[in-house]
Amino acid sequence: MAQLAAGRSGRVIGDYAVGRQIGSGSFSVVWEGRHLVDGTVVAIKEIAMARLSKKLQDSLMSEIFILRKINHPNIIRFIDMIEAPGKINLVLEYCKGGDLSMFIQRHGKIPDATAKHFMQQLAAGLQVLRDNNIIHRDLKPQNLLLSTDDNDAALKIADFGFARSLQPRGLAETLCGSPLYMAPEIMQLQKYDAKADLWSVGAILFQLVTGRTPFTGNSQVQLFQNIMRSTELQFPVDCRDLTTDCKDLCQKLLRRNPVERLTFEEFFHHPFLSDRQSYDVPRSRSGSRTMDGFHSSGSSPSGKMEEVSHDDSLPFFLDDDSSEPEGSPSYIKHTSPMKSSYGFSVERREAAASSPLKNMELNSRYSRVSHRADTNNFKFESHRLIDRNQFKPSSLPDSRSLSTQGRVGDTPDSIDQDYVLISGPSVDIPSSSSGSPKLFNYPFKSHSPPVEFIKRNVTSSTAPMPIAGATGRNIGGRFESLESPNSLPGTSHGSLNLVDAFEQPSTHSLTRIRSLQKCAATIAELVRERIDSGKQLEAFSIQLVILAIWNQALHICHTQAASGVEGSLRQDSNRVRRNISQEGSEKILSQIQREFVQEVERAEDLAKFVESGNTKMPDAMEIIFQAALTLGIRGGVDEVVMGEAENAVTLYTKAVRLLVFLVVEAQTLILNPPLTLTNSVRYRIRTYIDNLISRLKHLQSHKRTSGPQKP
Ligand SMILES: Nc1ncnc2c1ncn2[C@@H]1O[C@H](COP(=O)(O)OP(=O)(O)OP(=O)(O)O)[C@@H](O)[C@H]1O
Repeated sequence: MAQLAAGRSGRVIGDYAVGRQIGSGSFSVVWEGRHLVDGTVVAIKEIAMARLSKKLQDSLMSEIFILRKINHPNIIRFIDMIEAPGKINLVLEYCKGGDLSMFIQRHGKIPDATAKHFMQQLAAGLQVLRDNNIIHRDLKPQNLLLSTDDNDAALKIADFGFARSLQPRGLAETLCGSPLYMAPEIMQLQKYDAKADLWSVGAILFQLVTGRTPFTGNSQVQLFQNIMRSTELQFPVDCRDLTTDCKDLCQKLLRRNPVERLTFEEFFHHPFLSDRQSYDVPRSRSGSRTMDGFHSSGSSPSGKMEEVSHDDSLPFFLDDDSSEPEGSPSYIKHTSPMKSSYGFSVERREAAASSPLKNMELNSRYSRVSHRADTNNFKFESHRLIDRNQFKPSSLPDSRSLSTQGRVGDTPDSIDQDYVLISGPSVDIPSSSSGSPKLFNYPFKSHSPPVEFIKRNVTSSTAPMPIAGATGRNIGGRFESLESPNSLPGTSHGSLNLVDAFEQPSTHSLTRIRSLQKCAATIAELVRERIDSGKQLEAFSIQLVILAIWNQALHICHTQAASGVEGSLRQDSNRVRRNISQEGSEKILSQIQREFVQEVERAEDLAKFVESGNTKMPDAMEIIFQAALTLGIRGGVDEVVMGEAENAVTLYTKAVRLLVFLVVEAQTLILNPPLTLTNSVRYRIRTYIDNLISRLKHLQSHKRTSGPQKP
């Protein structure tokens, strides 16, 4: 606290001294703050407006609007909004227990009584939302904050970025939310109503008491299929001791058909939430559920509301770019409650990644450029087990054990340290216009500063800085600069504009779809190579990634078609009509559907090579990463040793595309388990990308200067 009083960073926002970073979301960094006069500790959610599209700004305004008008112990309390140039700071009640996903991670599956306690509070919060005609639409453990880290914690619903006001009897029609907690009617792009939130509640309760999400799948399609195919909600065998009421509530909340699902009233009055069942409430807690002055009673949650103002509706329409489906998968955080500022999950098992990638040694023929990549302590999660029984719930304990391997007892401080990624010190990447290539210009030469060095910079940083890459420039910008039509020989290099300035996928649907198509095409080459060399299992594993990519593309198409709002495919088409002639959204959709079906068929062919039972699957992400490194090396050889500039460009380009796929797209795909990258891993990949782009630029400028001069 002493640190906080002084304001660790020395920064002051409004009347608050800014302390340590608590967390971050896709578009925000959350800081601990302390009131300069009365010492009240708060959370300050700092949002850089420049990073928000118009729609996201609207969503933010909706969040502020909703929070402002509600004052309830189970809804995060809004204290103030402080504007600064280019930024908005939301001052919120501080929840020192973190979020519910952290709690689950720390405590594992929790006893019925504790789950009941949380559910009662969730019910109370939902009652308030209901009274205000608000659907949250993104209920998930990460959005449920806790006042303390114990079983008596007060739970507060937070993050109303996706929430929207319901018109009376209105139906929300847009896709949003986190797939693992997403109601099937939303996945199906059907009209949905507030009951969609109740599905999410069911999924959260199920996870609380079993440690697993109720349904899972290797992709969103599979997840959906698993939900649709299941005849009865299966509880894991080790959860036999769950009370009948608890199981009953899960079953009735997780009914596929929203009509059959419990109503809110039935939920609020379900026996599981009733305090009358003293048998499953531990003595120590019974009768002492006063949280912040609020006595939680499940039977009539709304009765405990302190104050709710009754503005009828939002002053604006929320459209749903904020619910960007492409972003949603990255919100899945089996393994970590923490996320980077850029929408990537930060998997806190960096140190556990004890299996370094193989040193990248060129064979003897190319010993001149032999090089060891700076990939120590870096390995994607290896050897995923593919469970052919798609209906089996995902196992949270597995994820937990991974996350605890190397960093048991991460304190908030240590999380903080690894969590922020700032522009590292300038990395010595040769300028593209510098003289002829030298061996030290080799793309995979490591220029990354040690992670420890980055951390030190983080702690001394006065403000979070965007991930701007090792060079302080962004990937997108550099791709853009390579975009000129006659940029590079022998490649479709003009299409390298894969990411936007913040390492997120493009927000333009069509651009995004094109980028996904290119990723799929490049990865498909790897599949073919694997098949040719008899590595069918590897091919199958990679093929599943391709399916996830196409699924994502379909998802974007469907979402855009469903929302029919600003940013639609048509509009995007208009924007890029010069480049993509007359392509209507229907045509794109049917093209993607065709591709998807073809890829499914390929996957089915390859699936024959998977033996029945649990087969140890090669890790597709690792394979892709390794392939990218190899391509980079081969490109280096071609450029430096063989003098084959055009080949080098082709190889570098593919390598870049694969790396960009990993750092930008892969984490947005619905994979099981989802891919998460630590900041340091991302940093390293970005450094590789920087280096490759530097080489590409060099070759580009070299070609321009040496090529035939146009009159
Ligand atoms: N009031 C708060 N008190 C304590 N911790 C908080 C508070 N608000 C947010 N956090 C922490 O910061 C994290 C990021 O919160 P934020 O609302 O910015 O993003 P998010 O909703 O989790 O992410 P996204 O916007 O990408 O869905 C939360 O998961 C939580 O752990």
